[in-house]
Amino acid sequence: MDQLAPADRYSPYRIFSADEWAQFRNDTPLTLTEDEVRRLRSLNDPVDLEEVRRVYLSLSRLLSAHVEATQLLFEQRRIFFNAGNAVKSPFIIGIAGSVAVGKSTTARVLKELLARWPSSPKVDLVTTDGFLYPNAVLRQEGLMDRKGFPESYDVGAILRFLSSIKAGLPNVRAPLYSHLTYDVLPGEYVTIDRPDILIFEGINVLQTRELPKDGKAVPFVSDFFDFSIYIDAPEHLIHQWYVERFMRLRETAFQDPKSFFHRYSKLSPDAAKAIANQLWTNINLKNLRENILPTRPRASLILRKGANHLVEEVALRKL
Ligand SMILES: Nc1ncnc2c1ncn2[C@@H]1O[C@H](COP(=O)(O)OP(=O)(O)O)[C@@H](O)[C@H]1O
Ligand SMILES: CC(C)(COP(=O)(O)O)[C@@H](O)C(=O)NCCC(=O)O
Repeated sequence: MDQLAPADRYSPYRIFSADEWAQFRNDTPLTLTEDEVRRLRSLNDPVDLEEVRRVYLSLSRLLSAHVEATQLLFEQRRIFFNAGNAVKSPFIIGIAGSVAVGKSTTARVLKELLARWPSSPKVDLVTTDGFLYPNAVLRQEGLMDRKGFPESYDVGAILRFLSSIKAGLPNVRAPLYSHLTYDVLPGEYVTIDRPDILIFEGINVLQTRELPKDGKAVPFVSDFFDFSIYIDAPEHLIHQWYVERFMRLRETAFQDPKSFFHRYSKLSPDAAKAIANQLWTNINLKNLRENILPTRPRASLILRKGANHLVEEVALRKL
């Protein structure tokens, strides 16, 4: 697996070891408890209070500086345009990375930490899985084995959602997904009402696509981001985490007869492991190589994880 960008003066990134990075937290207080971290982390993600202290305090401090600078710029523009009471626009953070790399945990920990900064008391989190086409549509289009690939998302709906958020509109709805039924939840939404920060998390959020030949201007999803984070790890580790999580889900969530994967809870451990390896290799690894990893150099910041899911390196795009 390749390394992050080389730490030479031509690299667009400054690269820090996790210990160097930890120093930048300064005197940021640790406001989460071990219990809260346990509640926020996903299945099979061992993130603990020490990891929050080492990695996420500095990150929340940096992000809060970006939020404050953007708010200041917004105010200066308001004065520049003599705009009276201009509608405030939320600061949007995109979080990208492979299936099973730990995006959800990072997103939830950051949501809690950022909400403790005075400049951003209201932080909301939306995941892109709600924008997947329903299974009925994916089946019809022969895309059930392409779930998570670019063509399995309603990108138009994502762009409409993000442009409404950026316009500062109240009560913007985002659709919801259930991992239990492995499908979008018909008619169920989360309502986002003018947060200070929106975290938008999903495997494909940094994706680009071919420019249209007909001159029609369509933005990329990432055009709406003020900051973006790519969670990275060597391929063989993500594979291992995916299979470990699948084996734990087999003993928990898959036991529920309503679970789409319920049949796998009845298989022998070896047979279940073979299924997990197939899902990884045929869907998620392909998607990682073809569509997710190529977006890594677009991120403002890369968190590179190693063994035990711990962040080992942080790469920050130079200004
Ligand atoms: N089949 C499943 N059943 C229940 N929960 C799942 C299933 N697959 C993934 N999850 C949960 O969904 C969330 C998102 O998982 P994923 O898309 O792999 O991203 P990541 O691991 O990077 O957060 C995680 O909290 C994970 O534990
Ligand atoms: C739902 C997902 C595509 C992730 O979606 P995201 O929230 O990143 O948009 C992924 O968790 C998934 O279900 N992949 C399909 C293959 C599998 O079952 O692992």
